[in-house]
Amino acid sequence: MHLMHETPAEQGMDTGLLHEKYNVFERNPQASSAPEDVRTSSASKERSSAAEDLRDLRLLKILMRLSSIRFERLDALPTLPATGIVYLLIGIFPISVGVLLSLLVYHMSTQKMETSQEVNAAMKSNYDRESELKAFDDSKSGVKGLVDAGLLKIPRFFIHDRPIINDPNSSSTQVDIPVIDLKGTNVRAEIVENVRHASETWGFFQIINHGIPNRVLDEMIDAVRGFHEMETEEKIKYYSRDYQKRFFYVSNFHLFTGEAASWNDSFLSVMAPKPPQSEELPPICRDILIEYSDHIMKLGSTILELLSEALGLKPNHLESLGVAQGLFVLGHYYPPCPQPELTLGTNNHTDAGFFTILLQDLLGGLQILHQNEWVNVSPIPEALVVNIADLLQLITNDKFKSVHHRVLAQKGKPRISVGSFFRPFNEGIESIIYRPIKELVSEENPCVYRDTNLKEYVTLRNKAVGMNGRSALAPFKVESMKV
Ligand SMILES: O=C(O)CCC(=O)C(=O)O
Ligand SMILES: [Fe+2]
Repeated sequence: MHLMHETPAEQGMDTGLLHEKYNVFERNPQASSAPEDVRTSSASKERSSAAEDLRDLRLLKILMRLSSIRFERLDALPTLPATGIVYLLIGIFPISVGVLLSLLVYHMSTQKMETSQEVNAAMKSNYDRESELKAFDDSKSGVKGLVDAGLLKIPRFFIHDRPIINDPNSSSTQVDIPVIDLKGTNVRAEIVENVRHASETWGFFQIINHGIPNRVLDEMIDAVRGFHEMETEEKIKYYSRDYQKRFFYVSNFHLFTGEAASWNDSFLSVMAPKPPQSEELPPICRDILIEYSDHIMKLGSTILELLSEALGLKPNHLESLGVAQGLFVLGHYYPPCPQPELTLGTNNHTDAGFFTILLQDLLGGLQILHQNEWVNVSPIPEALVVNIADLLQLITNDKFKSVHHRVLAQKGKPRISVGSFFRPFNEGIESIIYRPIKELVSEENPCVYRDTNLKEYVTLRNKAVGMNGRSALAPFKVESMKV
């Protein structure tokens, strides 16, 4: 997603406004927690159910806090007194709370906020966004925690101020991004030509016959699902906003930046240049994460050779610039969303590094902005998606394009994807200077970008915010120095 994401800080997601009607207090029958078979003995069942109660209580408190803020906006409700009574009753008559809240929820759900004008008006109204964000972050349970608690209306900070066409089948164009067969009968020159065309015009392509065994792809997807669906008490140990860590899980790297949040949780694992010790990784995904990353590093080298040749350079040119020395992996989990038309799974962004290899399950939802239209990246079994990221656009002097993309939120099942991002995450980010490759600069193609290093790039990118259609590369343009 985006780290796109400079520091995961980069994953910059956005969000916005709340609706009256999200609520909660009815358990969502589809809500998933850890698989039943994880809990075997009756003792562990009791522990689990006590833990679940605690978790539910914590979530309930958070959700009530979110709701109580909402009550203040409801014209027809006795607002602050209602909230006060609710809190009073929590201490004394939990059952009454349930009844009272049910009545309030029923009343709220009869309130209609149909038009986008009303939605926009609600967005502008005052509400304590900071408190809502903090309550959500403190829960460490992510978006999945909200869904597990049975949330029926999404919190305001997830709501976007622009309408979102959310049906992946309704993308305005039926074109597909290029699919490149890395083996088959294709001669190398043909593959290189396809890579050149895709990188120059689409910034995205899918590859088949890439050599990573299906078993590895399937196990990787399962491990990401396994991590996000493990017992909350286990999972929250990894929740962190300390982006110096080599493995952590978080919801929305840019939660507090002021833009609308996105409907997903992610883990991040730094895999190169220094691979993690096995014990640094959670047992549920450790072995496959290491095996998968080994494959991805090798595939990355193959892709870099093709990209180098597609630029008319020697096959090892890009690799010799250190383009594949850093790798981190994001394991994304997009829980089903009760109001997918109001938010996004991943906000519109470009990726920050050199290039990304993405493994997605078969649910779909990834879209790229091509000639001003959102185009679906339709899942192809066993394929991987490759996209050019910002730094590769910079060093190719705009020959290859880093393209905006997003993921739709969806009802139904959780979506899983695994992004492998080629760029150093923390280590060595000050030492290497990036600038357009001199062989790609000429009188007809003057140098578009000034020199930068990764640290400066990440810092400026964070300020410029390469999301929502804006270019993260603008501050590095030679042009911008003249202004
Ligand atoms: O989940 C996806 O399909 C894409 C995520 C993405 O764009 C990213 O992590 O940068
Ligand atoms: Fe991305």
